[in-house]
Amino acid sequence: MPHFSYRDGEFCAEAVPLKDIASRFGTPTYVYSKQALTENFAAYADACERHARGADAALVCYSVKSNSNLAVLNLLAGMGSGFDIVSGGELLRVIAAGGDPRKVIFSGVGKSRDEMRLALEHDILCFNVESIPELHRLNEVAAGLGRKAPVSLRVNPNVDAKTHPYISTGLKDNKFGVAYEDTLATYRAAADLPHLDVVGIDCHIGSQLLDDAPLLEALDKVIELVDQLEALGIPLHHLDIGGGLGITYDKEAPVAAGDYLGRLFARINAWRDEKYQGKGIKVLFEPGRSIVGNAGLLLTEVQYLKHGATKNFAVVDAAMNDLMRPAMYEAWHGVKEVIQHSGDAAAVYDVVGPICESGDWLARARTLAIRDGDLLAIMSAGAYGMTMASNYNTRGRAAEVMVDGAQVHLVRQRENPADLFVLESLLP
Ligand SMILES: Cc1ncc(COP(=O)(O)O)c(C=O)c1O
Ligand SMILES: N[C@@H](CCCC[NH3+])C(=O)O
Repeated sequence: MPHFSYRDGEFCAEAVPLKDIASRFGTPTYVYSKQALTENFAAYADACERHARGADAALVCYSVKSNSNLAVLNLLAGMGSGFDIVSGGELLRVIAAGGDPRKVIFSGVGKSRDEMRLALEHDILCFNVESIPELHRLNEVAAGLGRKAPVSLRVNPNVDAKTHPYISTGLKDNKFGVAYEDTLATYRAAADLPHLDVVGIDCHIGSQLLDDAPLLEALDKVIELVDQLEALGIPLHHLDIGGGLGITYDKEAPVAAGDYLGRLFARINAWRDEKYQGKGIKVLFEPGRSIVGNAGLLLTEVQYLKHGATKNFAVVDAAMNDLMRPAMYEAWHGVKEVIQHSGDAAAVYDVVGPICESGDWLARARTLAIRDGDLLAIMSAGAYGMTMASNYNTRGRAAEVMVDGAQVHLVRQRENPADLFVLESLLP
């Protein structure tokens, strides 16, 4: 059964008509499919089980930033997922959702001392360190706690991910990671620090990759470094290849997770056979979008139709504060009519929100047969949708629901505008 599909002219999430969700929970509302999430995670987990050597030889660390709702995290934790976090706040979410901190890896260029302390106290799996000053800070914080911090260096393999420049992270000019040519010296510096335990190597070259060739090229470069480090007496226990697999927003045909992992493990296993007498290395993944992106949509109601001389606008109640991607990256999201009115004349619309910015649009030039008050589904909004939402224009953030077969669960209440200024105060 497709996760989102028309049944008798009504667009549904699993077995639930979206119009029922709108009347029960209002709009705008993010709607997630439990089945889609489960299947997308299983594609990674099953491929790891098929190809990785040994029970502990692979770990999928879901990238929390892509969708951090507690119900999503809890579902994935229940399937054995680890987590890739980029803040102390994300660690607290993982713990609140029942995730295991010992399966958490901490990425990001700007970890604060407090965040490092929190993560050390929870005994996380590894810090993905991105610079020499960060190594020194982590060593100092770990010393203060009388512990050793497990460390990977995020290397920048200088591989072109061939994706949108704002979401490409593996090129020399990006702020991320340690430059490839500085890697060995940085590992030596790490190995000399008494409160660090060098355990792995990490890279992440970008997001929404359709082809796995750049990922496999990055893997080859990482493998070379692992060999050089071994020769220097710095053996590594794990290799983290990051996230990045893309999804279909429009007509893109991304490589399937199972196929990519098959090719990746084939290379890793051949390399370990040739150079290490078959001794394995643990492999970590940090997927986000490919697990949640197409497991969610944003449900919105048409407020007004404005027909103009050159353009028509469908003004809806969702806006750029709910879904930033179009404004930020000119990203394309599909738009579906929730009820199909057969026989109505269609027109071409820009779908826009109520925010006072010309950049506040969700879709452009879409042919839709709609009336005031109709519902629209903005597709592929499960990843980097709610997590990037803001309160601009003092708009409360959307509700979130998770559909499971014929059941709908509210997994985040709609924000009440009065809650948005509760932390503020007047001058005395
Ligand atoms: C370090 C890191 N890991 C994992 C991810 C998740 O990427 P994606 O959603 O493309 O799988 C990101 C975001 O691009 C990231 O910055
Ligand atoms: N927020 C981006 C992805 C950024 C990935 C973070 N490293 C998007 O919506 O496509």
